[in-house]
Amino acid sequence: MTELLTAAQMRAIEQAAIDSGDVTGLELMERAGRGVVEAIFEEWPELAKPNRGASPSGSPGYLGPRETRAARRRAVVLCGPGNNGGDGFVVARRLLDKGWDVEVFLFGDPDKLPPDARTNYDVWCSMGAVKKLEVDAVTSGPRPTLLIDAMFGTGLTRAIPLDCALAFHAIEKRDVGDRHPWLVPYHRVAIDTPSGLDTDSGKFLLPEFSGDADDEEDWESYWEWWQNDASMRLLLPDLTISFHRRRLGHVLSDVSRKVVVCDIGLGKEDRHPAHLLWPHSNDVVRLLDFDVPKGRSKRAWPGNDLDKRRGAQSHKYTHGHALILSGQSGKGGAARLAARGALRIGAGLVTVAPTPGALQENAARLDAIMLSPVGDAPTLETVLADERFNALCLGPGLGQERARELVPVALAAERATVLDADALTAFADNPAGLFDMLHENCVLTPHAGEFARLFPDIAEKLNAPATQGPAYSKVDATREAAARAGCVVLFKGPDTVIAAPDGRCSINSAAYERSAPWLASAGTGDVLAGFVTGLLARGFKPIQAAETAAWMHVECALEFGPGLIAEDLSEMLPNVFRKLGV
Ligand SMILES: NC(=O)C1=CN([C@@H]2O[C@H](COP(=O)(O)OP(=O)(O)OC[C@H]3O[C@@H](n4cnc5c(N)ncnc54)[C@H](O)[C@@H]3O)[C@@H](O)[C@H]2O)[C@@H](O)CC1
Ligand SMILES: Nc1ncnc2c1ncn2[C@@H]1O[C@H](COP(=O)(O)OP(=O)(O)O)[C@@H](O)[C@H]1O
Ligand SMILES: [K+]
Repeated sequence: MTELLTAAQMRAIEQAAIDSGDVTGLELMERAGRGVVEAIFEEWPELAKPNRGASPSGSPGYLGPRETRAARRRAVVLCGPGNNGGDGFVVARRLLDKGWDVEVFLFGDPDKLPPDARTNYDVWCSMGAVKKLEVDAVTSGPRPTLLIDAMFGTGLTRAIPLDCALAFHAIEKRDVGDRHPWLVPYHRVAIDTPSGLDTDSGKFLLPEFSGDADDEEDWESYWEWWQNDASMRLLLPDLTISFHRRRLGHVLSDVSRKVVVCDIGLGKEDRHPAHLLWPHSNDVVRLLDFDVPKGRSKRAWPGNDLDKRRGAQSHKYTHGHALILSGQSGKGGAARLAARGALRIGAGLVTVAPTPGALQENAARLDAIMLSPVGDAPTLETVLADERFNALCLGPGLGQERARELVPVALAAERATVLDADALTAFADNPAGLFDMLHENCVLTPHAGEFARLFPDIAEKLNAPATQGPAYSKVDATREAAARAGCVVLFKGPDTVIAAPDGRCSINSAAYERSAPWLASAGTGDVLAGFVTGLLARGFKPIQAAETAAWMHVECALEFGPGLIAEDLSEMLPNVFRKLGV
């Protein structure tokens, strides 16, 4: 797992390195600029070849006039008023040194640049021109090979100024209208972060609404202008090149096609005094990015624990018995999906508990999974007298009325318990009543809709337009929800956030190289609830069960690929286990 950083943590790490005397800010900026150019050439090796000129006579090794536009490498670097702009000047210089044509635009007053950025500005000025960032200037001339966004990085705390937004918009319009896109390779690169994005939350920072709040038309035109038109807010990059470690915002948004991190020699930050800023390991947000182990070198990859079931003396009851509550006849699919997930992920036994009327239907569909009818709360109490049921799952296909009846009994039994779907929605009118019953061995697995039903005030904060950084993020929201509920909350989505009441938090990202949009398909959440339940049955702690299940869920989706339906997920587990060496 990798630690993700906030902007403040990153600044503290840099400052600590500078204060220690090991490195200067200027040297860090040079390393950053060098790293950006290296990362660009690594991503597009063809750009590393030297620029060739045109030969009207068509001599070998030169280009014919018609090819010139395609092969002459030209970069446009947009520099902002801070150190991100400073990185831009370094990149411009290094590309020029490699024979590129480079055009540099600056937003802001050169006299107000911070010292290191100013130094690199001065060096660049001895080599080339700096133009003022204006709409007409920035879009004049042909589309470049590389457009480098060095406008704002971790220092952005409010929405980008209108002039920048207009320039971004004009570039977007120019690019969309380009008549020869096939002739010219064109890549957009963001340094550190796409400018306009808050690096702590992954949200766009929008300008504050300055109109009349009661005038609906006024509000709507503001909203349409900023919210609906992404090109008014940032230049969507093909590649974002960041430094040292990924930031939260890189994972909580996927506006860039790819994010790479380049090492600028800051070493391990836990050796820096800056680490004192977040002394509790629970302050850190981790990215669930376990490697499929080659040398099994990464600590805490899930296989370490998935391996545990291998004990030669073990039998099915040592792997736990999961009970999946189900609903009425005709509504059993979701619980069966969860049950199969629980069994495949390694629970020793799994029992589905439908209404008595739904017994036959389920019997016709289940083999390895057992059945035990539960008509009402007293029956559930009797069933749970069997202490071997050590993990419960309520929600998928349960029905809200039945959920309101059975959830209190299930929670009173104090087993490890997953609440999903109907078991969450059933308490929309009285979330506090649910929170009073929850215990520390519970895991709630809401999607955004269910989350808003249980935590309406938190969802409102999360969904409000962000005008200032650091903006309230999905990480903040999930942590607050877990603290309020007193148990683990797994907030689903392409960026699934998992938090415990003590602040421990991780993100399971299904973006970039782990992108699996085909997971957005009916029933996949039920399978996830089953995975968590199965791992709880195996004795995983709630946070560990939630993290491992979320990670395995995406691995299964990637293993299958497009075309996946919920039924396929659990069937991929054997392949994923095999790859993990379990
Ligand atoms: N500090 C260091 O040692 C290093 C910093 N690096 C770069 O420096 C960046 C951070 O630099 P900074 O902290 O200077 O911040 P940025 O360059 O991200 O931008 C902040 C600047 O823009 C201004 N600003 C912020 N929001 C604005 C808005 N809405 N409208 C107008 N102006 C606004 C701020 O007053 C400040 O001058 C990183 O993202 C990274 O690219 C790298 O060079 C690595 C080393
Ligand atoms: N675009 C996406 N990329 C990756 N995973 C996604 C995406 N959208 C949804 N998911 C995942 O798919 C699952 C959907 O669960 P849920 O919304 O409860 O659906 P259902 O109730 O139909 O099972 C969750 O695990 C969620 O994290
Ligand atoms: K940037």
